[in-house]
Amino acid sequence: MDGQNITKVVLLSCGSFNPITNMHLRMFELARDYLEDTGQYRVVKGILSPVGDAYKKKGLIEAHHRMEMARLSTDNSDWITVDAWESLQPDWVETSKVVRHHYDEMLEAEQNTDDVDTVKYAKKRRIEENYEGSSRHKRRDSPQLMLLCGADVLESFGVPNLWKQEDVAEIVGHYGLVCISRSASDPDKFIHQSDMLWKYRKNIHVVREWVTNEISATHVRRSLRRGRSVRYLLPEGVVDYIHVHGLYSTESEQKNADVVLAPLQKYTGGSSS
Ligand SMILES: Nc1ncnc2c1ncn2[C@@H]1O[C@H](COP(=O)(O)OP(=O)(O)OP(=O)(O)O)[C@@H](O)[C@H]1O
Ligand SMILES: O=C(O)c1ccc[n+]([C@@H]2O[C@H](COP(=O)([O-])O)[C@@H](O)[C@H]2O)c1
Repeated sequence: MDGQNITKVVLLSCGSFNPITNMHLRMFELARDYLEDTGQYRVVKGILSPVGDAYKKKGLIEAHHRMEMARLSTDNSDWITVDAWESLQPDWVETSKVVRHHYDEMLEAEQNTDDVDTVKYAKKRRIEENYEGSSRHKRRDSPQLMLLCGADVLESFGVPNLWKQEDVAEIVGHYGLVCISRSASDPDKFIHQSDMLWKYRKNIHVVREWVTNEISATHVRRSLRRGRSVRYLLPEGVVDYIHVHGLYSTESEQKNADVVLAPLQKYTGGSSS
């Protein structure tokens, strides 16, 4: 295919990364292979964005430790980076806002040789754009930002009161989603059953992980609490970091046990359960 028709892509992965596992990194590789195999995309960057402490998920340890482990994991990568912005916010930030933040950063980086007014105009245009149509990413040479997630996150779009439907519409309608299959999930069926996801199905790339595995941060934390080895499930440096700092105990797993998850607080109006 003519190189000029290839769209550059930046992949953004948002999550707890509590702790980061080899699977979190593998997701980037799977997504890149899949997108580039289509002949339509060239993946130029991957961004890992650990959620802030205000997310209040049970067992979520301090953001600075999760950030450091993510950094250790990506030190040797020439395309995957870790971004601290989301982790440093005092309040929990909706994922649509995180995506917007990185989209704006990306535009600024792309246009850093242009004058400030051009950047302001680009931001204004994004806000004014109606993502219902095919108007997204108008500048032919500017990269497209896509959210990278596992099938559990895609399916969580359907959990009552968890995501605002307009946020989901913005993410899949305006930006795009790459979803990695996870055992016990059926992303294609889920998309088929959702009118909104079906509407934007061309922007949702479902990537099949044939080497099915059950690596999850929950399993890793459980093994650590029980003194079991987690070597080869996590990047090497992360295993050492966890041991040196004595992370993941029975006590840390009780953090936020009595607190409502931040996205649900908008419906309960408070942080107590
Ligand atoms: N084994 C896996 N297969 C596919 N996607 C995964 C896998 N593990 C994590 N992900 C995805 O990685 C992103 C970040 O996930 P997160 O930090 O919540 O990890 P997790 O293993 O799901 O954590 P936890 O077990 O604590 O819920 C999410 O989009 C999640 O769907
Ligand atoms: O934006 C939302 O409404 C929203 C609702 C629920 C979860 N999220 C995000 O989805 C990610 C889920 O991570 P986790 O570890 O709970 O699987 C995390 O980055 C959250 O901030 C986002």
